[in-house]
Amino acid sequence: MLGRVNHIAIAVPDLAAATATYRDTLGAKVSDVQALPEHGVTIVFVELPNTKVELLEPLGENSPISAFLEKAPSGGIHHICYEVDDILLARDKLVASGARVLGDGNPRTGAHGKPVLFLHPKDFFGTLVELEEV
Ligand SMILES: CC[C@H](C(=O)O)C(=O)SCCNC(=O)CCNC(=O)[C@H](O)C(C)(C)COP(=O)(O)OP(=O)(O)OC[C@H]1O[C@@H](n2cnc3c(N)ncnc32)[C@H](O)[C@@H]1OP(=O)(O)O
Ligand SMILES: [Co+2]
Repeated sequence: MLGRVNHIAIAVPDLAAATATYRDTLGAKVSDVQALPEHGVTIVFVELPNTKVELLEPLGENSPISAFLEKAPSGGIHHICYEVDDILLARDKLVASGARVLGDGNPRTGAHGKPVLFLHPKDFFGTLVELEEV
C-alpha cells in the first residue's frame, strides 16, 4: 500500500526561526511560507534530495498542533507522510483492519493540492501518519 516518504513534519513554535535554521545553518533549500487556515497551520517545506521536511506552526485558535506544542514547547517530530496510489482504497483497507481515520474520514486537500488523510497515532506505534495520494 505504501509508497515513498513524501515528508516528515516537525511542529515548531517559531516558523521564521526554524526556517532560518534550516536555510542558514543547515544550508537547505526552503520553500515560501504557505498559510493553510483550513488546516490550522502555516508551513514551510525544506526540500531535500530524497524527501521533504514540513515545518509546521499553529495558525488560528483551533490548530490541531497546539496541544502537541504545549506538551513539547521547543517543537518535535509531529507526523510522517507516506504516498499512496489510491487513497480511498487505502482508507477502506485500513478501516477494515481497525485503524482510525481522523476527522470525518474523507480525504481533504493537503499542502500539495492532493488528497490527504490522517491516521490516529495510537494505532501506529505513537506516530501520527498522513497519507497523500500521488
Ligand atoms: C494537511 C496539510 C499539511 C500537509 O502536509 O498537507 C499538514 O500536514 S497539516 C498537519 C496538521 N494536521 C493534523 O495534524 C491533522 C490530524 N491531527 C489531529 O486530528 C490531531 O492533532 C490528533 C487527533 C492527532 C491529536 O489531537 P489532540 O492534539 O487534540 O490530542 P489528543 O488528546 O486527542 O491526543 C490523543 C493522544 O495522541 C497523542 N498525540 C497527539 N498528537 C500526536 C502526534 N502528532 N504524534 C504522536 N502522538 C500524538 C497525544 O499525546 C495523546 O496521547 P496520550 O497518551 O493520551 O497523552
Ligand atoms: Co503533512
